[in-house]
Amino acid sequence: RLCTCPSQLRGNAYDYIIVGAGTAGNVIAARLAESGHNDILVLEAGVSEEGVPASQVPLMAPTLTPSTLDLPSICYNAHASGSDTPYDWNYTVVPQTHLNGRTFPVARGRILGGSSSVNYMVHHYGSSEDYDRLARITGDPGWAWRNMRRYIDRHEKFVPPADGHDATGQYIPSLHSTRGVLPKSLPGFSHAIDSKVIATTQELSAEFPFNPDTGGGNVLGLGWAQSSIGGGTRSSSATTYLSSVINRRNVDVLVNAQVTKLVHTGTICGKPSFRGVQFASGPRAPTTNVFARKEVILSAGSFGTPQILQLSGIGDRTELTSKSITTIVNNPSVGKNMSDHALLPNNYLVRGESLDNLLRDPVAFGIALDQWQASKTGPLANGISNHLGFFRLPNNSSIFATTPDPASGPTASHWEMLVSNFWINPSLPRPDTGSYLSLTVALISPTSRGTIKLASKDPFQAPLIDPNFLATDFDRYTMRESVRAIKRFAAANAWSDYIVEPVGNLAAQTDEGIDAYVRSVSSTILHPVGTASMSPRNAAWGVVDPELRLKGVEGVRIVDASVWPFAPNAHTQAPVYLVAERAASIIRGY
Ligand SMILES: Cc1cc2nc3c(=O)[nH]c(=O)nc-3n(C[C@H](O)[C@H](O)[C@H](O)COP(=O)(O)OP(=O)(O)OC[C@H]3O[C@@H](n4cnc5c(N)ncnc54)[C@H](O)[C@@H]3O)c2cc1C
Repeated sequence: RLCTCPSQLRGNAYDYIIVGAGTAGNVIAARLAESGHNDILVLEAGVSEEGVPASQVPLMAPTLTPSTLDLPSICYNAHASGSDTPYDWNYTVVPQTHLNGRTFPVARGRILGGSSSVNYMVHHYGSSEDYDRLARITGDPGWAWRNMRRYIDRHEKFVPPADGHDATGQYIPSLHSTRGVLPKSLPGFSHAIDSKVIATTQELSAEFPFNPDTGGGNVLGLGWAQSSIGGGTRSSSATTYLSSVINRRNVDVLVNAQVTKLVHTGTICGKPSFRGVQFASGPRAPTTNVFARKEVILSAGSFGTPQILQLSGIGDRTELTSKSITTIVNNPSVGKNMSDHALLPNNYLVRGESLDNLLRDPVAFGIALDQWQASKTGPLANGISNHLGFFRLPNNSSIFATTPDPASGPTASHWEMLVSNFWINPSLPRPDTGSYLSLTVALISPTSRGTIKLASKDPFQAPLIDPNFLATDFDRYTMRESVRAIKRFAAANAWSDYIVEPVGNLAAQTDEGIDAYVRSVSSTILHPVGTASMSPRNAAWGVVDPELRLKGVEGVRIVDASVWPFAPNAHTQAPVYLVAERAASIIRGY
């Protein structure tokens, strides 16, 4: 049942309490509920996604979070374009030392489905070597690709693209599943630039080879994007996993319930037990305690999970003491080791038709929205990029003389490029005129590490989020070389009649000029991980063991992006889904 007020709950004790109805939390809820034997409570700080059209219409996604990707005013009702939104936590990063001290929004969904309800729907699993590396790091072969592949079968349901085009050659069906829970598809709207992208992979095949499926474990090269879109509509963990169980009698889902801390319920086998959860609907609202007969599962995401741990007295003693919080478990790893894919937007002025005019013009946008409503087709039924690719620095790059290769393996990547037929630049609003091509870069194997710390002991005060972007020579080098690489891509003959000129300081040529450009426009592609990292059972570092049990504590597991100890070669939702599927299997014992 969907509950909107604590008095609607069936009681104050459940078998499992899941904190956060997000990407991972809803997988756990659905898998634990489907046996029918477990009594489940899901607590979500945000609102229901029902009646939020922008969470369904793929190209309206930017309106759900603070974003400079302005859409016409008809897309906004509850908030103004570019400002805080009711579906987001509206966090900002602390001033970034290596990005000219800039600060910028770092979106996180605050809605049923969590970030899967507000994200841009790219759905790729990463490199097989990410999973093998996870197995090596944790000492648990169960995280290796050969084992994790089976969860793709349970998770995804590959469906035809929204426009029904023949997708032969655009993916490798044998790497995918049509039997899982979450509908996903190839792009459902073709752009005039699609043929130029493919032509570039032929013309510059040594540097930008065509990859027939970057979403099946083998990432290198450029291919067609896969998205969590089915029938032209977003597939979130709420519309798939959660909706399959929300009407069951053994499931309560409470919205507007922000967990303020875990409740220390005693000692079991010499360890502090935290089988209780405290929540409230707001800073001045009364708190309620609920208790788990079996386990509490924290799925509040890479920011929410470490914040809740720290508020509960689980974290770095020195930091907790400075916030007047009594330490119950001293674990300095909580909130550390954060890594994120830095984003570098690169825009070109082009001649010809892009989506920019549609995104500026309320009349044209209204017609597209009518089309989406009538048939779930058209430009709004599609994600932000029809093509993306993952690339390595050359093996003889000078940086490898001083920095060991941080990629997950020799077939994993250092950076990613997304090709979009319109202006994408979180640091600069779209110009009022002109058509644009965006070649957006993401730093895939960063070596910088950041932190999540409490600003105060007030659970309603945002944590201090410091991704510490581009703090290392390797990260700065890779960004610089990615700029040179995308310029080679854009210089292909395939674009000669199309691209007019690079926008702004993308034109820079020297190391110093490119570095200054990178510092001035880079931000985040919103893939933070690692703040409650998985580590071997007896390791002195890390927050959860390979079965995702909170170290030093009884009765709590963590299942969300925070447990990934490093950023995978993917936009992070699909890797989070796979971790959650395996976590559910571990908890259920099969
Ligand atoms: C705007 C945006 C675009 C993105 N684009 C993509 C993309 O295209 N492809 C991709 O793969 N990834 C993308 N990502 C990243 C991806 O969506 C996330 O990595 C992934 O969804 C994280 O899953 P999670 O389960 O860890 O957290 P979430 O899905 O964020 O879930 C956490 C949930 O916990 C709730 N919560 C937090 N704190 C509390 C509390 N104290 N009490 C109760 N509830 C709480 C939150 O409200 C949320 O519902 C994007 C993210 C954003 C924000």
